[in-house]
Amino acid sequence: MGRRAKNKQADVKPLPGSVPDKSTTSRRQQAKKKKAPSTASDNKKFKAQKGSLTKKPLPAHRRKKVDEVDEDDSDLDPALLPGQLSEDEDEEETVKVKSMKKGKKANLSDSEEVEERSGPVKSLQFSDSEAEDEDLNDDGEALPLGQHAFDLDEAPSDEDDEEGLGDEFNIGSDDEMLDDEFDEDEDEDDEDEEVDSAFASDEDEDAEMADEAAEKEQDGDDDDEADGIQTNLEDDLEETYTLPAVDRGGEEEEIEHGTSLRDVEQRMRWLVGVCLSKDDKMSKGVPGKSRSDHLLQLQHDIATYFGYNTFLVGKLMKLFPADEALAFFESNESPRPVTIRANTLRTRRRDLAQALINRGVTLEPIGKWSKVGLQVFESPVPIGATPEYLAGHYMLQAASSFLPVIALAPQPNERVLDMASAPGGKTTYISALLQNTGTIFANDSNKLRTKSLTANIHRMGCKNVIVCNYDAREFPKVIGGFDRVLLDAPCSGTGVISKDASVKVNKTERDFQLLAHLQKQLILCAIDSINPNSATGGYLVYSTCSVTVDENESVVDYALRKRPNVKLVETGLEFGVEGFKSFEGKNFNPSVSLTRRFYPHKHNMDGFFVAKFKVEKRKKGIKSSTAQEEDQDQDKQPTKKINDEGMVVDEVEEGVSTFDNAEDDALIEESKRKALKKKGIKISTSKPTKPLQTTSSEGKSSNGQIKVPKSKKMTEKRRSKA
Ligand SMILES: C[S@@+](CC[C@H](N)C(=O)[O-])C[C@H]1O[C@@H](n2cnc3c(N)ncnc32)[C@H](O)[C@@H]1O
Repeated sequence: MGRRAKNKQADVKPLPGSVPDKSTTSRRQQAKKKKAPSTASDNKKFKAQKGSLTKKPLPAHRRKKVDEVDEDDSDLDPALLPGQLSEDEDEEETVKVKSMKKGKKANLSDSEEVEERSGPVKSLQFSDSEAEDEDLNDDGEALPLGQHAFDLDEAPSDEDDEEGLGDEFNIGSDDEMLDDEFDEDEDEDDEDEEVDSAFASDEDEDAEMADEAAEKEQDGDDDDEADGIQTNLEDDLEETYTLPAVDRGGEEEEIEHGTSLRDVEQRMRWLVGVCLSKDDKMSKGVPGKSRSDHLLQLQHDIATYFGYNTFLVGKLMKLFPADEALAFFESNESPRPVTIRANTLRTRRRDLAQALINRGVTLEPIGKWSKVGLQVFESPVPIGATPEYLAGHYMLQAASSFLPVIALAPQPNERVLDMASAPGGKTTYISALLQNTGTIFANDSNKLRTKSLTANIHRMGCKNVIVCNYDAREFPKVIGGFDRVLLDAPCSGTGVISKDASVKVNKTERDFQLLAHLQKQLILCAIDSINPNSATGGYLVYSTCSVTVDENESVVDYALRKRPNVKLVETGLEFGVEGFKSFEGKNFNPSVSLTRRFYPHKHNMDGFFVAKFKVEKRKKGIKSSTAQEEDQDQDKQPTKKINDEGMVVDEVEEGVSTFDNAEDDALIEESKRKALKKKGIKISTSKPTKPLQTTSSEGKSSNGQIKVPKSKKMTEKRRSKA
């Protein structure tokens, strides 16, 4: 076996249930035999898969049905035969879908998919090695992540110079340390020769290089490119791993483009193996360095390789073992499947499917867990602009976004509050489940976003929705007594990085603190908006498209502590992993395990969190320990006050920017005066304005003088001139 195969880290070990079922595989294989589509043409056909594909792919994810990757999926739809919708008993769907084009993209082999990608993938040439990884293990498993050819027991200290490194890692000749690991591989050398010449086995490589040199001599061929290849090979052979981020006290490593990024990728995979090893002595790692040193380097390498800030990587890495963390970050590099929801207020899924198929769209049901979802594989037409779309027959909606509504399970004639609802994917789904009965209050604090919400409500034919535009923390003062409330909370979006890569770099610790604070305020308002006496409901669903514990379990646990009249109940969702019962030394209410987490690398859908509460009557006169706790809680809700416009607002927190009402008044007056002046109306300004008289401590300088903001000084000058 070639050196590349020996030395590389095996691909991340497939998670339980992540291996596509045999039927799918065999169909793919059959199809592959029939047709090997060209990359270029497939690229065109695969327009439905939006987003950039610039990094190392997880090819299997892209064609897997959403939710397919996780756990025991035995109860889910078997993948459909081409051209057939699954039998959906409830809807009696029996239509055979004439999916003429189906399978063209779906039948792409993994390596073909890899070829589609550009950027680092190509330059780093991982595609071959990826495919090869899968062949390595006869049991059909990827090699253990810890497996690597470099024995760092004898690795030199960081101070060692390059020569030293070269000596220590001269694995090209008598390399005892490699023997154990690779003896059995020798027979396979032939097979792997063509895999990646840069990583060919020692002997092969030497022989190849010798041949090459001889050829060159003969031909007098000293072309630059060949020289380059030879040099790179040597670099690779002499390469060892150090932990630069650790040695620099956690500072960022400056990475040059090209080979450095490849090095980072190699080290990253090696570090995953080291970090996973149970050996406390870290014998596979860099001598003298601890597990946390290796983890720190891994954090930096992931940040560098995938383009995150190290803070966020650190935060997200804590959620997973090292191999799963890498799988999570990798899955954020490829788009999730395109999914749509049939609007049962206007059509049936099978009719919609047929209509779209007639337009050349390739699709299939999303999975057994949804009766209204379709996964779109290819579409020759923009899926957001078909006549069916414009007629409101479907919503372009991420699979994960179905989940909170399924958990909410609204019943006909109920009153439902959707606290943060724009642009209305979930509102319109609730409306459909209510069959246009009952009433939904669809609220969003962002006025602009309520426009798209309203548009969607109209397009989808929802007649039971009232759109409102409040800060949801004003509920239940605005209106309460709901049978069910959905709080799809504003969040950091760490579950949807594949859609919004800006999250990789624009989130700080402060953002997470502020978001969690808002979410905690919102969840209490949501609970208080529910009618505990509801005959049919009394439920709250809390969801986010984030995977951080701060925004999920911590918020849920907080709500349980603050409101002893609520308890968590089963979400009713068929898949997803349990929420964390404890995290970083903090123990949550054990019932938090009833919440569900969804991950891109496990469920092939956006990262998501869903919790369902049952709200019961408050017991009178009990000052429970929970309430006492509340008094001491750092997360204390800010007290509310009514502002000048009669709106309920928070009392300002210390340290958070404050407003001086008197100053405000002056500015408002000034702008009113300007507005009137524009209309040709002059008003007297002889009356001194309030701010200049302010006694606010903020308005005073250290020597007690009143500080007048520049703009006000100008205003005063103008006034005195007048
Ligand atoms: C995750 S999005 C909601 C998506 C929506 N549920 C859907 O399925 O289409 C969060 C929404 O919360 C809104 N929002 C943020 N802060 C809010 C607040 N204090 N009160 C109400 N809505 C808020 C944002 O404008 C945003 O539209």
